Amino acid sequence: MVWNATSPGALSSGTPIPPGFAPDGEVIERSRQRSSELYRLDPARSGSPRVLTSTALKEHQQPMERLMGVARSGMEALFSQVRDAGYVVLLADAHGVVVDFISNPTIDRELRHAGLWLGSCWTEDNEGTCAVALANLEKRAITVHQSEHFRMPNKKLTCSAVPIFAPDGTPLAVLDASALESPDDRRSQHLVLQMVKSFARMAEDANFLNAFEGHCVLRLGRRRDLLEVAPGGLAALDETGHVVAINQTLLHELGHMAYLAIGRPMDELLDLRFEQVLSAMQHPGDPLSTRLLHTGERCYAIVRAPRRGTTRTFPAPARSAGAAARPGHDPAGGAQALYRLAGEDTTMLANVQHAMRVLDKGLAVLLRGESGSGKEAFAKAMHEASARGNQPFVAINCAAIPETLIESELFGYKDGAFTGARSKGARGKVLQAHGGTLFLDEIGDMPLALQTRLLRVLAEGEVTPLGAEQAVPVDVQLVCATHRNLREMVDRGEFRLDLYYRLNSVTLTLPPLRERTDRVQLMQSLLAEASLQIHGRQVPISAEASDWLLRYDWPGNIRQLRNALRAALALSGGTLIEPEHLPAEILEGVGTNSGLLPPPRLLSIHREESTDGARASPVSAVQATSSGAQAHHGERDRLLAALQACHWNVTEAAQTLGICRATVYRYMQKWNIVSPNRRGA
Ligand SMILES: Nc1ncnc2c1ncn2[C@@H]1O[C@H](COP(=O)(O)OP(=O)(O)OP(=O)(O)O)[C@@H](O)[C@H]1O
Repeated sequence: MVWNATSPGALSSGTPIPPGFAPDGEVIERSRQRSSELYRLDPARSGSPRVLTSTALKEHQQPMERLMGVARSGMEALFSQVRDAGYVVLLADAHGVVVDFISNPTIDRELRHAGLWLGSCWTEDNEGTCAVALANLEKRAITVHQSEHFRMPNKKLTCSAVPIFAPDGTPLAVLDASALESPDDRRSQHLVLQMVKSFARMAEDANFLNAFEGHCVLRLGRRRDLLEVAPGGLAALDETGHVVAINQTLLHELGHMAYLAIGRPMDELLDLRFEQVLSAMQHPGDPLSTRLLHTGERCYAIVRAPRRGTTRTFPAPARSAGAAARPGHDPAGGAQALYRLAGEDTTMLANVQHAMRVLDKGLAVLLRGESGSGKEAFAKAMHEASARGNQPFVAINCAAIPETLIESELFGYKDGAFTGARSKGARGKVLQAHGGTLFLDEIGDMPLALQTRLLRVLAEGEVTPLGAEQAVPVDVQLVCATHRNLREMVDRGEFRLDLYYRLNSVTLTLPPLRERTDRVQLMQSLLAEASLQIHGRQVPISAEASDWLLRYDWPGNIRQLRNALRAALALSGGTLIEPEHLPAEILEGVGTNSGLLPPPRLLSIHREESTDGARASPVSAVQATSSGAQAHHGERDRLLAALQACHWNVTEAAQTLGICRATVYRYMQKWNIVSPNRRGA
């Protein structure tokens, strides 16, 4: 439970930083790489960040007016706490433009020069690594301290930035406290970041209350005495007692249950009847004592009545917005499946939110993502979460069927339509999916002529099987998937533009495994699942083996990971998974071509040590940290193979493996590998 922290600093424990986020260092490193490789920025470029003209700035400020209004007093309070330490307080919009700003006027010139100024643009493609850009991009609180900045002129700054979200989870702005000078140790910024988090949450909650002033809002918290003063969970209810929105604190408290709560009656979330809420609205008194139903935990609620005179435009509960669920089907199970696929990954969570919003709206959905990233699993879960969930889910892979057969597979044929056709004809996948979902995998492989037919099915809601004269009405939810760039295919004339537009209106991009922010947890849960299936119990994995897994690129994504874990579990005999149980492609694919090099975590040790060749080698580093002495047959074999391939020329073998000659000799000795040229000498 994260609400009702007991001190202002501790309020941040309720901030929306889900577990599984990469550490700051990793996020900053990735940003630095993008800055140089993607944006090709010159770190030595001089000059201040770009500052917008006042007209351009106004265009950024206008949409932010409401938030700026509610955030201003919080910014002032934050500034009063940090000004003596030399900080300024900035509010930037989601594009990184500073739209509000409080500073000490005595250092105006230096601040302006450093870009800590109204209208300056803190974006990664402009400034490289910096806190406002990273808070916007990664949707998380972050400090970027001194030399962690990409551009030289920014390297004296320390900046702590926290995103502020709209009630629907869209990033709205970033609150930032920055200073021109600070102690070198980045830990000195910890407290500042906590304060920025607290004030960002306050601004977010003020914005939430403002946005839902026409609604009844429940303020929830565990500590009855702090309920009025400490930020906590907020839930806005409509006039029928359905949950319309929840704030970020409650969202993270509830995890995936949060999305199931939205659009549902409040008594599915809390052990509280709506009549009690209505009565508390009439006769405010003590907080209502209740329980959070998904955890059973006790909490308290105070009720804020809708403001009089507000126009109440209560949105209809999300679940009832689309078609009604069919009897015997519970879409909540599908929604849970979607959230299980999302895990803790921020992009996937956003995808699920989008998917939930477009469910049952009759829109085609396009899923993009690399092979094995979970497109079909996502499509299936979307289907189950929709009102069509107990109707057929029909999947067809356009790349796996010969071009000549796609048409009949998809649209069916009448008896005797062509030579070789079954005498009774076939309904085809489109008709099989009637009432349910049709999942077209690898849509980019669909021949142009069939794209036209598909478009007609979508536009007219009917299909004409091959050889038939009569069109048959059909009602399908279409979900397509591709790993190709359809836009480029359109430009090359390989994909119809009109179909592209039809499919492109709702596009969700599934992240590759290597970019998932929750890959550690995902690996753990897949390992736990496969361990149970294969060995009937949990099988541990050594730190070294997990290192390899984490640093590998996973071109085959979750499918490849699943297979790799299953293979490793089988080879390990069910005791402990060590690096040598991992498939060779992983050991060979991490960071270097040399299978002899240690996991990247140990790489720095290797580099330092192997230059003088005097201390333990990478291989010994692996061995020293590995739990089993028998662990390195694979390493020995690779050394042997390299020596044989290089005709026992040690210098060449060392170059091939990327290690120094001394190390090769030491390991030849250790593993009793003798050159044939020396045998008998
Ligand atoms: N988030 C997830 N958690 C656990 N398993 C997953 C997850 N996503 C996908 N999988 C599993 O990974 C495998 C590959 O998923 P899926 O077939 O959906 O990928 P895909 O993107 O459709 O692949 P392709 O493009 O090659 O058809 C399946 O076994 C699926 O169950």
